[in-house]
Amino acid sequence: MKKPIQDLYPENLAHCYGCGKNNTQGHQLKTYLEGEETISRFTPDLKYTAIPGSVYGGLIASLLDCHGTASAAAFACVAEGISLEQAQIPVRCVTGNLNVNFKAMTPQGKELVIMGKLKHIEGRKITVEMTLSADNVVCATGEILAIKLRE
Ligand SMILES: CCCCCCCCCCCCCCCC(=O)SCCNC(=O)CCNC(=O)[C@H](O)C(C)(C)COP(=O)(O)OP(=O)(O)OC[C@H]1O[C@@H](n2cnc3c(N)ncnc32)[C@H](O)[C@@H]1OP(=O)(O)O
Repeated sequence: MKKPIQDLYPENLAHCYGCGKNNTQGHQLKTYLEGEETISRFTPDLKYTAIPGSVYGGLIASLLDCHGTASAAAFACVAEGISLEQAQIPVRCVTGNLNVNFKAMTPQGKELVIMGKLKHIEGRKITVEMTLSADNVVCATGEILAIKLRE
């Protein structure tokens, strides 16, 4: 079965609160490459409430952040011919810049679907465009500039 990108990170770089598999208290977001796009799914706990019934914006930014860095790692691997069908990838990206547009209230109690598309790669800089939707309604969009860490 296909592994999520985050499960391919080197063990010592897999403690991120949003997506690290080695952080048992974190969100453990999981992102998959599907064709030319990336996808993550996440259902927020009620504690991440903004106005009752809607999801707190900081969590939305966090989900876009971790979806973005994972997408950047996946797109960098594809561009460099590195297989994702292995135990570990030698690529890890961190956030340089993250821009979030909140388009509509994000409802509580729904599975959120986050999608990513590669915009461009320039050296170690990878730009990814993202959407976050609930019930097929786009609630937020984002763009991340992820930087591939030096080996
Ligand atoms: C985190 C530290 C690493 C330690 C190793 C452990 C990693 C453990 C994994 C963590 C996983 C978290 C994943 C979840 C997402 C987050 O939450 S990440 C946390 C938030 N982000 C950060 O803390 C990053 C802080 N920034 C940095 O550490 C350093 O600036 C960076 C991003 C590693 C880049 O430093 P560098 O490797 O020395 O590269 P540098 O030559 O400065 O920049 C490379 C290029 O990127 C551009 N660039 C760099 N930063 C920016 C920026 N902010 N805006 C625009 N352009 C930028 C430069 O202008 C340069 O462009 P070119 O000249 O090539 O055209």
